[in-house]
Amino acid sequence: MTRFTKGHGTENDFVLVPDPEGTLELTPAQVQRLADRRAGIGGDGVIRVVPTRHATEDAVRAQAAQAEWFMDYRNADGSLAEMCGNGTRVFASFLVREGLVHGDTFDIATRAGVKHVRVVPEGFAVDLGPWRYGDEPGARRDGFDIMVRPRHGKPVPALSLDLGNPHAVVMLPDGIELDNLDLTAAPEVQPAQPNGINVEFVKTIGPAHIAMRVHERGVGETRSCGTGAAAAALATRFWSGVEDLSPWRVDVPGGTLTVTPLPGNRVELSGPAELVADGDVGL
Ligand SMILES: N[C@@H](CCC[C@H](N)C(=O)O)C(=O)O
Repeated sequence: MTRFTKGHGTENDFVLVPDPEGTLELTPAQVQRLADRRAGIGGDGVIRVVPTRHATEDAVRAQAAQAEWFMDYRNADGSLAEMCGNGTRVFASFLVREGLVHGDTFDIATRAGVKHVRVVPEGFAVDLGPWRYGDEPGARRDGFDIMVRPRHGKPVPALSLDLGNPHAVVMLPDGIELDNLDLTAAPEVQPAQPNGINVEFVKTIGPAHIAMRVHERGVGETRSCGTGAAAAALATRFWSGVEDLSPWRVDVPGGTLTVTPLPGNRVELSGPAELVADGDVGL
């Protein structure tokens, strides 16, 4: 049997599996079983909690001097992802509870580089690090560089951003409401993205305040996506023409996140993290 902890951040939920010796080879089939909501524990993703020095990827092991623990993130379909914003907070909460980190600030290793975490009153704030527009330089002259067609919908222009993982953000036109979108299948994206992409649909609520739904690569619709919330806020800020450092409020079906642009093209995500159950599971 293998120990697990179930947790979530704004209802983006994960199965955490501690692997202090770095001996657990999680296969895609095992990840799918753990993430299965009927036959397994259930989650949008699975996170192996492993000392960074035991990571198999060289680029991750190179982070060991700065970050003792590696968030080895897998999507529910078993695929690897570079980053998970909500996952970093849940991972941080687990490290704190288990006494694996000390103090109010610490670093964690991810496939998208070291992320700096702060304990804050609402949970955790994570510097997601450098982000960039996902297009060729100059291609987003009109604010869009990619087309997205939701199931049963018309194609709409979107802006792609890289938050360590890939995102396409759509501002829904007047007359189309978030509640009316069918996200039971992946939206069609043009040009096609060979590695897949997370797609966020956004409505403006007020100044620096948006609501969003997301279809995640490797999962389907989720109730929140932290890197997606950051991408959505940064895209909306770009379209607004005022690229200052004010914090953005992002409402998702599972709660509310705060996204704060930082100097030097960095961005911070803050919000809650809950650990809800512990147990043993056969893999
Ligand atoms: N839910 C996450 C993102 C998880 C990875 C994503 N599905 C991908 O494949 O890039 C978040 O909170 O950022």
